[in-house]
Amino acid sequence: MAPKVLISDKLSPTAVQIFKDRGIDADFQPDLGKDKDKLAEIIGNYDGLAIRSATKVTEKIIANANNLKVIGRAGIGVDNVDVPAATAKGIIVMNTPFGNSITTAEHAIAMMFAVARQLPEADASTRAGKWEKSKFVGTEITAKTLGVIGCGNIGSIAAERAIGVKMRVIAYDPFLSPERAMNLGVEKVDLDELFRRADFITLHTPLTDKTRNIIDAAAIAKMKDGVRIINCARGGLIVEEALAEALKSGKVAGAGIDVFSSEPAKENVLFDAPNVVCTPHLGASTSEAQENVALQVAEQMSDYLLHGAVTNALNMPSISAEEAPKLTPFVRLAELLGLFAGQLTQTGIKAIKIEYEGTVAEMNVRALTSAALTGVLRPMLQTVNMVSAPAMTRERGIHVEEVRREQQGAYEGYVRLTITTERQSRSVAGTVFGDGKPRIIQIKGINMEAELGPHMLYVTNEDKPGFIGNLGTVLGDAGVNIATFNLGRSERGGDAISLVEVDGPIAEDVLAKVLALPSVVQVAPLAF
Ligand SMILES: NC(=O)C1=CN([C@@H]2O[C@H](COP(=O)(O)OP(=O)(O)OC[C@H]3O[C@@H](n4cnc5c(N)ncnc54)[C@H](O)[C@@H]3O)[C@@H](O)[C@H]2O)C=CC1
Ligand SMILES: O=C(O)C(=O)COP(=O)(O)O
Repeated sequence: MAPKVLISDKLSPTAVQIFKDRGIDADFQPDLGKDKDKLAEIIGNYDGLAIRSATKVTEKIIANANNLKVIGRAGIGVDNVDVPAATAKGIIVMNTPFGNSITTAEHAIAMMFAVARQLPEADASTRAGKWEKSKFVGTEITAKTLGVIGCGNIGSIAAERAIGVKMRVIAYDPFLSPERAMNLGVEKVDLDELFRRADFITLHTPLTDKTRNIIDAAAIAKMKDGVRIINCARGGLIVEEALAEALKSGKVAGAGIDVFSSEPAKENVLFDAPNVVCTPHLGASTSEAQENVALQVAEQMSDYLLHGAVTNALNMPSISAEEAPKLTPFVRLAELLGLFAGQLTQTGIKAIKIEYEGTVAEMNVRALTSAALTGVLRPMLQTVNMVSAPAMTRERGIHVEEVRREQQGAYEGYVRLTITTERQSRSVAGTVFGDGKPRIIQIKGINMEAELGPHMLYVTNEDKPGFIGNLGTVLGDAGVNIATFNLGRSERGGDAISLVEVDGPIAEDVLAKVLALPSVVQVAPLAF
């Protein structure tokens, strides 16, 4: 059946067309995002949800999203999505990190000019027949200092544009490298220095616990008298009451505000403050940007729903459309190894080590590790998937180690997964042959070559004569048909392992009889 996607915000119709062209059912309900009860009611019918900022994807929505695989944000900020809840439910959250950045940076620059020359107010006054030429004396931008807080994609473009209109640009961003600052032509400073020196301040950080309220009364007190502040990032970055006070006192000479602490902002303390230019979250609203983000999000979501390719996900490693087909058998292998070890060790896991050797080490091992962890956790958590597995492993305090190595042994490439508990370590290794089928090549250091069928019986025993006959007899008497029989041992008379594929699940009493056989140490049914 074709995957179903709900578009619950005002995306360009381009998105609908792309979904249709790719064979995906697209349900375009541009105002639905505002109706959270309705959204909660119907979200269970969809595999994908495409949104902008109006749809709030809360924990409750996610709890009802039982078929949802991907949330696509046609834009950048995902603060309207409960990403941890989505991750825990195995839903990918992706955005389009560049599609609207130029447009948003242009809005910040437009705001700066609008504030510097009080354009909206001058416009209204002129239309009212007042001709207040002396009231609207502005400030020149040339040679003024612009302080950019958050110099990422949008902040950098805003900085370049500001340099283009002959401003001096200083930037505060803990993750801005000195080389990048130099290439951009901006001076990297700390936050207090930015506050002290900037004539204009423009905000371009995401809203996080660290950036929330970054402009409060104390920050404003450190600023130059007559500073002008532009916010085209997120409302929660500014304490609006503090800014309103500072505008009234004249400490802050003007502000350009596109985003508000609560949206849609039908009322706000800043609406009554002087010298404020407000826009209704228009930063990304140009036809060019909306075409870009709609096209990108629809392509990305389709690639994921149809082919498992992952681009621009915030909670999952990327898998390109090119590598997806090549990676798929190894994703399956990694998950099978995890399932194998996970079924034998359900509690007390302290550490998981995953070794990638040879050709596999060159692949996208982050994706393979996510698959392996999924397998390990699946016997305990039925709904875990590659998106949720790393977070769930971390939550359980399990240490994960990835090792990559060049080819050393006979296999061109293989994966070995080792689970360590308080009592022991257990490892299992496998590879994918030319036929694309995963094979087990080693268990607990004992070589063997086995395919994994849906039902397997795993037996460890001391290597003594008679065991295979006894096992065959017990299974035969119980009417259990053997499909394949794989054997390995550490040395003559040492530890031995049998991995037997059977045609169906084995009853408890039969397992007990196998365990009671002479020299048998462990018996476990495995399902794949
Ligand atoms: N008004 C609108 O319509 C739009 C608003 N936005 C918002 O603009 C903001 C920036 O977007 P991008 O530039 O694409 O993001 P980005 O991720 O490229 O850049 C953000 C920058 O902020 C920096 N940063 C993070 N924590 C910081 C901190 N504590 N102090 C200083 N810097 C910090 C990061 O290092 C990064 O360089 C986001 O909040 C996004 O949601 C984006 C598009 C449209
Ligand atoms: O991309 C972003 O982060 C934005 O804030 C744009 O929001 P919008 O898609 O215009 O509702």
